[in-house]
Amino acid sequence: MSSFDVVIIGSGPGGYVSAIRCAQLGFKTAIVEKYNALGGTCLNVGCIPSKALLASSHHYSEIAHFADHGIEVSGDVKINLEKMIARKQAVVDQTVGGINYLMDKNKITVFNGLGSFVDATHIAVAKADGTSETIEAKYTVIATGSKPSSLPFIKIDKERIITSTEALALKEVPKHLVIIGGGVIGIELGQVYLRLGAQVSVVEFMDRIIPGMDSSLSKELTKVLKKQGMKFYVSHKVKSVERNGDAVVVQAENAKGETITLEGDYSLVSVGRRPYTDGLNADKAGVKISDRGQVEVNDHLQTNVPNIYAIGDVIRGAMLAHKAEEEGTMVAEILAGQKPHIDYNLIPGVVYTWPEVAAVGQTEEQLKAAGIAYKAGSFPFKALGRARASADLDGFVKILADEKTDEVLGVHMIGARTADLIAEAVTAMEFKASAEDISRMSHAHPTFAEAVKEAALAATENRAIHV
Ligand SMILES: NC(=O)c1ccc[n+]([C@@H]2O[C@H](COP(=O)([O-])OP(=O)(O)OC[C@H]3O[C@@H](n4cnc5c(N)ncnc54)[C@H](O)[C@@H]3O)[C@@H](O)[C@H]2O)c1
Repeated sequence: MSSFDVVIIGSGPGGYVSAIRCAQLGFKTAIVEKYNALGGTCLNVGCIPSKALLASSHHYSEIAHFADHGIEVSGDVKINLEKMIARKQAVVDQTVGGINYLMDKNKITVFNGLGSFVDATHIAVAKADGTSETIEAKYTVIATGSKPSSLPFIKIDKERIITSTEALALKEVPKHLVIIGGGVIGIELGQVYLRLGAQVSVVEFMDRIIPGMDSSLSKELTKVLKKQGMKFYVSHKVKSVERNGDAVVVQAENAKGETITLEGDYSLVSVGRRPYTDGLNADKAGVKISDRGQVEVNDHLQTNVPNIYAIGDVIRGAMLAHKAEEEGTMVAEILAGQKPHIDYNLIPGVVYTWPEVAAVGQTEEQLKAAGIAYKAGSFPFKALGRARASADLDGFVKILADEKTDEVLGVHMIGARTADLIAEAVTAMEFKASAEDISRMSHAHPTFAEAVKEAALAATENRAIHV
């Protein structure tokens, strides 16, 4: 029987990063992956393919603005969806290939097959050819991720009533895509198909889309997407989703108890994801799973069984690849006797629409609820020379700082390239910067990053320069 210091179950961004860090620290490491391809949801059916389609559809939507730039296109510009999806797959395959290379380079043994606990130190790997192999693990890291969840009355047929996985490989552009859930997935994939020509309707239970983010971001994103033609039904609870031939009929109820009916040809169910532990046999190792299906861990990411740890979507907290990566690294370093730490308040959140939406730290709603006195400074991109030159005028940067100490407590931005700009805010907050600190740092001109400096100036003494 092969025996390892650390066995990681699941090869998503949490699992593979943890494996590499374990190997770097000198552990004999193995990774078990149920699918043939490494990389988990993020690389195969999540972050990477959705960004590939967002990029392709963004290029297509930009053509409408070519004339403004003095670019004349003669003849029809058409979409070849099959080719677009094939390019997306090529991006995925190349990225997954990169993980195979990293496993080899770090001498990590890869087992392809479903991993399930035999007991607290043994894992059986059931392979596709029907054989099974049991391996021994001094420590195990559960990194089995999550799967799309649904509503009890919806039957996902994967043809017309679909999840994000199917939405990444459609054979045609929907005529009318009805999206259930205006969270990150619904809005990102909604924009892809909106740009490609679909009518897109979003039904959201809460009173605004991306409800977990600062409400100013929801408001601005709603405004921009409405301008692009997306339709919103907020404060609507979906009651039924039925397939009728090639049509899908969605019924939802508003706060007054009135029912609306939307008929589309596809419906995307994006109401969240659930932790995935099917087939893991966690009970055989004695690992506790909560009522919500999460593997329970302490502050050191350790389960109730001392030699078994868990990270990423399968435990509490945001279901984000970069959060899982931090946890993967943290577990490896804990096992090596180090004392790593994660500040969960500083895990940024990003929506990869265009304009992009990005945030870190506390929202205004959270600060108000906690009774923390704060000041806010905002700066609109339309006042920036660079944004004007690029014709990317939507959005703003908002900085929230402590009323007394000026420490930055939250940064919320929507606009071009904010997915990358948020890194400056994370760095500043990690070093406990004040708004004035940011406002006194030189930001290259002309860049989108100047909006961060200007928002910091606005938060400091309401002394933004360009508004
Ligand atoms: N860019 C990114 O970082 C990114 C991209 C995709 C997915 N993800 C992650 O994947 C996970 C799943 O994404 P998601 O968009 O499915 O979940 P989500 O939690 O972001 O959004 C789900 C939405 O569905 C709504 N909803 C729930 N029940 C409803 C009902 N009956 N009727 C109408 N609306 C209803 C919720 O209010 C919520 O707004 C999230 O944790 C997300 O963070 C992240």
